[in-house]
Amino acid sequence: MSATIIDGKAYAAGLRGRIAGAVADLGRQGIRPGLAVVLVGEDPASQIYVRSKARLTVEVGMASFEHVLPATASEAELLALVARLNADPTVDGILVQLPLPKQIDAQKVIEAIDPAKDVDGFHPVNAGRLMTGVPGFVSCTPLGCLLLIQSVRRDLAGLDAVVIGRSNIVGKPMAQLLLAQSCTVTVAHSRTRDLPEVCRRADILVAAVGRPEMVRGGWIKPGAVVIDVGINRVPDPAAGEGRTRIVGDVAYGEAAAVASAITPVPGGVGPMTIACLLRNTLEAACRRRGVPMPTVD
Ligand SMILES: Nc1nc(=O)c2c([nH]1)NC[C@@H]1CN(c3ccc(C(=O)N[C@@H](CCC(=O)O)C(=O)O)cc3)C=[N+]21
Repeated sequence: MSATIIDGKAYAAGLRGRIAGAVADLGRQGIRPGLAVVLVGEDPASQIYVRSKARLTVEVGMASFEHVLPATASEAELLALVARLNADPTVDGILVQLPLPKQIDAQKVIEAIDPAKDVDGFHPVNAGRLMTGVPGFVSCTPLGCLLLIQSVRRDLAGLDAVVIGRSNIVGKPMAQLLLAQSCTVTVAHSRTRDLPEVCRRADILVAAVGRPEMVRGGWIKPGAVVIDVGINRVPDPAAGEGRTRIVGDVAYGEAAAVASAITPVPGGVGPMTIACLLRNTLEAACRRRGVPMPTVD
């Protein structure tokens, strides 16, 4: 079998196009959704993400507000900025780029964001809403993964899903989303016994561990849908001394020979994360103004 490649880049472009249409409609009612992104410090990878978020935010017609604080900023300074953004009526969504410098307690900052503007879905109120089946904001990466899974398998009821990784940002919300789709969900992690055997039961396998090409072809159930959340930079001697390339958590070639569908890295889950951030910002703008959320998924 040779797997269908799930083109996250194309799906994300389509989703952003539908969001842009919805934003244009809101514009005719005098509404312009706004997203504020806060970056603390100068981590080059974070700068790249923040810049591409800002570019795509403007591209769909939303207002983009960028706030950069020095790496030495105090927790109090960041909390003061979050309080200002909470109170700013032109700001519908707030994203504080993680990770944060050591002197800042990230959990405290997350909990300071108004849950109505928490388009990352990281606030405990939104995590709790997801767990209890109440509408709220869902973390962008798992939401993007679910849309990609549903692009190849509409009905997930009764399927065995295995999520590798138990982070609050990806693994745990991913498990909740799959459970809400009536999958039988296993959350595996670094202490799981016989991970390959657990994975071989999965009709849906989501890898979010951050270990380059850890999931091998022999771990995949024939016909499974494989979603690779990992973005790992590894040396690429073939491209020359000191060069790097990006690989996922899944040994792509091996897995593609066994799976029915698989996401590539790059071009899979990554672009969906940003598209879902814009989707959540649109939803935040609609909710805050009492306007119905248009269908964009
Ligand atoms: N509060 C917060 N929210 C986040 O959502 C958040 C964050 N902090 N901190 C950093 C991570 C990382 N992240 C990515 C988004 C898009 C791509 C993406 O579009 N990647 C492309 C390009 C990959 C490349 O070439 O570097 C791809 O996979 O095809 C990747 C990673 C969001 N994050």
